[in-house]
Amino acid sequence: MNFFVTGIDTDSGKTLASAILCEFLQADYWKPIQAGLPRDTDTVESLISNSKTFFHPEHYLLKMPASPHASAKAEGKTLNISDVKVPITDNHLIIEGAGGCLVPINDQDFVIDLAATFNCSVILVADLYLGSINHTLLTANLLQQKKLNVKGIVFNGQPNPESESIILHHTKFKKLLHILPEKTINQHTVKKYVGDLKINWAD
Ligand SMILES: Nc1ncnc2c1ncn2[C@@H]1O[C@H](COP(=O)(O)OP(=O)(O)OP(=O)(O)O)[C@@H](O)[C@H]1O
Ligand SMILES: C[C@H](N)[C@H](N)CCCCCC(=O)O
Ligand SMILES: [Mg+2]
Repeated sequence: MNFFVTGIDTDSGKTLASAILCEFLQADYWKPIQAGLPRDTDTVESLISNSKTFFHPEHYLLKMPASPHASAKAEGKTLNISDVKVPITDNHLIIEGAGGCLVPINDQDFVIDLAATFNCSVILVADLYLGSINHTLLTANLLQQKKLNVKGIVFNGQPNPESESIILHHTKFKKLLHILPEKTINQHTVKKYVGDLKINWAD
């Protein structure tokens, strides 16, 4: 099964959540469009400890840490969504987006279009800053409008029960995990969350 990890914004915790998902499912990992270094693929590789996960190379690897459409322009390229082919694997595949859902790939397409193209179930990562209720509900509306199947939501950051409960009330998303603010992020941190994810994962 293919899962598309999106977030309510850039830096929401998608890469960390992806590492936890890969470790839990022993899934393969793929970041089709990387804009800026370090590569999220290297980060996930450093955070997991199972030996089954395979790391598929990015289709587009762009240097500038910016919106992919702009990073591409800076390198004199135009990204073409129909050129991006999902890797062939028998394993589960965790696909990580770039930034939030409506981050442009070019003048027509957005990051979230990859989720439908690759027939994915979506996992939404929502960090809990002031303003995140609005960003999360806007993202949820978009996912619903696009008729994407949503596996569930991962909260990240300082717990905020009022934010979480109103988000769950309106979206009806399943809460898969809450990642707390961590002083250090390493393989041990990732393993710690696998148990929590296991409890909530089953349908
Ligand atoms: N719960 C947490 N505790 C401590 N640090 C965190 C936590 N979640 C994320 N971070 C840190 O915040 C930064 C952004 O997180 P991350 O790279 O996972 O975001 P992202 O959504 O993948 O961003 P991008 O859009 O660039 O792919 C990283 O340095 C990460 O280690
Ligand atoms: C550079 C960053 N870490 C991501 N790779 C790309 C984020 C693009 C965000 C664009 C935007 O929403 O304004
Ligand atoms: Mg990332």
